[in-house]
Amino acid sequence: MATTTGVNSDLAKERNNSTFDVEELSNFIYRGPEKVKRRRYLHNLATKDPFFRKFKPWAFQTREEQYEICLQKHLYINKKCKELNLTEPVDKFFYTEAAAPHENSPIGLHTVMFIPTIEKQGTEEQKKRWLPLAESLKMIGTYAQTEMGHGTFIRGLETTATYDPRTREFILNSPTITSMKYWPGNLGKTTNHCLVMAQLYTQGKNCGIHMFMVQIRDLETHMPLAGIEVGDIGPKFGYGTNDNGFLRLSNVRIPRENMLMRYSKVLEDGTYVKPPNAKIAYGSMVLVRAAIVTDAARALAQACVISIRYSAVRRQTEVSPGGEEAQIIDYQTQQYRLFPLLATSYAMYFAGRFMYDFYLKTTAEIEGGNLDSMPQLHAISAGLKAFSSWMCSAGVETCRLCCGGHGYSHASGLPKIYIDVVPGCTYEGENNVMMLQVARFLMKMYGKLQNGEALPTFMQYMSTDLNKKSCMTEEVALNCLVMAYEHRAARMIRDAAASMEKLVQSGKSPVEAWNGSTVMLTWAAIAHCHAFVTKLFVETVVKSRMDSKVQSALTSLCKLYAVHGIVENLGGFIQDQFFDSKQVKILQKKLMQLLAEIRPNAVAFVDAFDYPDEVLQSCLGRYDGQVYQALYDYAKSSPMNEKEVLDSYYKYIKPAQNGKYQQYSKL
Ligand SMILES: CCCCCCCC/C=C\CCCCCCCCCCC/C=C/C(=O)SCCNC(=O)CCNC(=O)[C@H](O)C(C)(C)COP(=O)(O)OP(=O)(O)OC[C@H]1O[C@@H](n2cnc3c(N)ncnc32)[C@H](O)[C@@H]1OP(=O)(O)O
Ligand SMILES: Cc1cc2nc3c(=O)[nH]c(=O)nc-3n(C[C@H](O)[C@H](O)[C@H](O)COP(=O)(O)OP(=O)(O)OC[C@H]3O[C@@H](n4cnc5c(N)ncnc54)[C@H](O)[C@@H]3O)c2cc1C
Repeated sequence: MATTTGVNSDLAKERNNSTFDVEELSNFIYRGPEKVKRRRYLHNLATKDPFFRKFKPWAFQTREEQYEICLQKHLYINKKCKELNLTEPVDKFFYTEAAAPHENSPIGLHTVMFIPTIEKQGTEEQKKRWLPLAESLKMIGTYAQTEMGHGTFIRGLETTATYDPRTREFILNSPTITSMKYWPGNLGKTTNHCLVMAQLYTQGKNCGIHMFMVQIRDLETHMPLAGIEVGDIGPKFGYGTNDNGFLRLSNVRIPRENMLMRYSKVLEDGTYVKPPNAKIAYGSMVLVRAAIVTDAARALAQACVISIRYSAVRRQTEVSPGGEEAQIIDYQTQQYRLFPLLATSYAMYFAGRFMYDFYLKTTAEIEGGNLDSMPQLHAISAGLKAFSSWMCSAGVETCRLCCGGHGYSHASGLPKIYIDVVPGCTYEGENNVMMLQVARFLMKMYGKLQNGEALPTFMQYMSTDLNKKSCMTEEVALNCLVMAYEHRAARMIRDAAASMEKLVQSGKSPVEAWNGSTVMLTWAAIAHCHAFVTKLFVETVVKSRMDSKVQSALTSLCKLYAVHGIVENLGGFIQDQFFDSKQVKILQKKLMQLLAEIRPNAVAFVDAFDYPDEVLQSCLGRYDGQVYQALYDYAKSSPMNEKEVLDSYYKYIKPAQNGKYQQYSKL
């Protein structure tokens, strides 16, 4: 029976029954007790600061209020980060996630893309000129690449930057309606500068797309400058806090020095100097793709915290007539929907940790002049970005559904998480398009394999003998699970390559063969990412040092991740009889066993993510489990309840009850 004060008794019982120490697992997730302490310190700074608590809740704000309140919060965050000397990205990330949870910043693009692009693509002189202004917010900028007509195919962008050697200026133009910049975050009303991606023309030649710094608003009045038409694109599915914008450029002249020239250059006379690799200009997208993996993992982790705590508190339906109603977490169907997502949130966290480290290592190499790992970085970041945002967005929605009716209310906190995470499937490269980039890399690797060339370590599984059958026994060993994923990916890569080959042999051009095989190529890319994430999870639990009870519990969760992925995608695993029917039965049985094994630790697993209530902002996911009182308080706080009788009653309902409808004819 739930009490109305203190911790809900069901939740308290769950915590008593877990087999491991939650603190030990938090230490493992966040890489040590010192880091956990630091994260808590940063969360506390934000959650205990009265500044962030003075605003009405996000769900009760109008669009304009969402923008204005979020802007105030992020400007304050910016000021606090400086005062507190928070310079590390991880520190800023933790402070911000607690200060404005899932509220997309009106100066976010400035921080996440504008400044990093200057840092990575600007010359020393440009960095000296712009970075201090950007740091002090005198310049507020965004990354303006996407146009109304083109987002994916960036070589098809229509904005032009034509070099005029007489004045040593570039002239920027949006020649058509489809060439107008459309979607860039913070562009509509906040920014006074943009990094504009445009087709460079010099000496009568098109040299492809390049980045240009363009001032769009007056620094004193904030009015748009001559030749600039700019504004907000209007309400969206979410992102109400963000003024995604449109921009039209008409004969806007900027000095030659405003082209980002660290790698490509236009000399004074108009001579074009090529970069060492044309794709180096895509570096800012790679950075954000890498960051999205952790961002998506965090969204799913928080959704699991909410949904699993609520499932432990919520009781529904007497199991035997007249008996006690069961905790909904005890229904096997609820476990089947939630526990694999819990496992996925851990898998994605570890993938995010890997991605961040790999990004830092590889970009350091690139900046040192060694570009060898660029294709790998592109393939891994594109693949993990797409895989994580797909899995986590779908997972958040399932968590919401698992909360029944209350999941549909903003009181659950789940809709806010969902609308914040789901655009990650689209921005920074639409996910299907990103998977096709991965497939392109896989086909290259397959070609190397055919030619007997060496493969990078993470691709060596492709040389597996595809006639081999699974080693799976009743024990369901982790290595057999990894082997299954790698086998499936290797076969799908081979099948996609064979499909293209067959089309070429039938007389199709390579491009036609590619287009005729994109579904199979996408299957192969997804299977590759699934294998990559599974292997990473397995290696993390097997090779890392951690408390033995935590390791045992985490091993079950990891196994669940792998077994569930096989059972849910069975067709791909049995197509070539890799598993026989006996092994399939073993896996199905193991899946049910794992659900039961994880059940006593489910709450402990989500507690270990260590998200304070102020971050979750959920009546259902509260640490104390007092969900019903919280729902009641939430309902009472709705602005709709400020008056007992609304004006609309007198204006519309009362007259209608009296058969009077004249007010409508006035319209
Ligand atoms: C517990 C740990 C805590 C850690 C904390 C970490 C700290 C994190 C810090 C901050 C966290 C904040 C979280 C933020 C997350 C939310 C942010 C929200 C902001 C979102 C804002 C959104 C912005 C945007 O959307 S910007 C616009 C993005 N647009 C795109 O992505 C366009 C997609 N299209 C493309 O990329 C390209 O057009 C293409 C790749 C599809 C095709 O390009 P194209 O030039 O046409 O290519 P093609 O000629 O066909 O050639 C293909 C060859 O090029 C190679 N290639 C392509 N791209 C790259 C690349 N980037 N690098 C290297 N190589 C590349 C490709 O492999 C082909 O090579 P090949 O050899 O020819 O095969
Ligand atoms: C919330 C949000 C914030 C954004 N912020 C920014 C920003 O700050 N700066 C910026 O420049 N942009 C931004 N964008 C734009 C974003 O990067 C693009 O929307 C994205 O890259 C997808 O491009 P698109 O809209 O042209 O989609 P499209 O390419 O038109 O996609 C439509 C469909 O066509 C398919 N498709 C397209 N090309 C191919 C292909 N080659 N093969 C197979 N299928 C294909 C896609 O899979 C998709 O299903 C933002 C978008 C959103 C939603």
